[in-house]
Amino acid sequence: MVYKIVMVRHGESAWNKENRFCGWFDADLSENGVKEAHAAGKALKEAGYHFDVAHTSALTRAQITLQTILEELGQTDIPVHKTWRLNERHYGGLTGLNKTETAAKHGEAQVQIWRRSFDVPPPPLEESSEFYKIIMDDPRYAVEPSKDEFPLFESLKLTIQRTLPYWNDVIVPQIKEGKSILIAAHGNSLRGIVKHLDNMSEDAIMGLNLPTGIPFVYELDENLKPITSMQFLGDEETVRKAMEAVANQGKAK
Ligand SMILES: O=C(OP(=O)(O)O)[C@H](O)COP(=O)(O)O
Repeated sequence: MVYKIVMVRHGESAWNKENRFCGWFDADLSENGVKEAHAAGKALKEAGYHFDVAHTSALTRAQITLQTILEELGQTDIPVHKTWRLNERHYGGLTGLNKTETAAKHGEAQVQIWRRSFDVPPPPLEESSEFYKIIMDDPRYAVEPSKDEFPLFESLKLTIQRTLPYWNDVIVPQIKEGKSILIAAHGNSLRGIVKHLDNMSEDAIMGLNLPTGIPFVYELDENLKPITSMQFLGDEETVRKAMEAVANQGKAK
């Protein structure tokens, strides 16, 4: 038995475009991001994909990307599950800051640690931040996460700790039922799932930068070990350049 699962990072957001750390801030898709979402849907349609169920985060940029893809596929009627556990990593006190300006101020090496280290978290989101109330009092989190679980910052390690229970308890049983699944989420929540599936080392995951709006496919064996990993639905050169552009977002100029 070979299982297939498709994942996609949302299309470019307004804050991706402005090169700002976004995390749990609910940025919209940019105009280009909407185009990317349509292109992702078209690519999946051309490749003959049909989905039984979809999962996305609590954040608009991932939800709109998913909706747009499903519209292109003519599949807006499938069940869509939204969960904070697929949210982007919480960027804490870096939320809203421009990455280039932050690199100029703190150095590229520090920004690389904040962006890509496995277990060094960003500084916490302070109560004095203009984003504190916007995020903490957002009605989409009225039921969950609980007060104890609500993060003020997250490393990749902490992100994986709250994403994997959803993968294991909700998504894995659906995969095993033979359901065809699409996940629309975020750069770092998806890096967490990829690290888990490919059993990547902490060093190896540091080098992975996921492009916006390009779906990728995993084929898994009956033990959910990858037979093929991260097959992008896009030509190799385009994907390589898009990944490089994400990596370069942390440069000082
Ligand atoms: O919110 C973010 O990710 P997202 O655009 O995938 O939701 C981050 O700002 C991504 O930044 P990073 O690539 O520096 O980790």
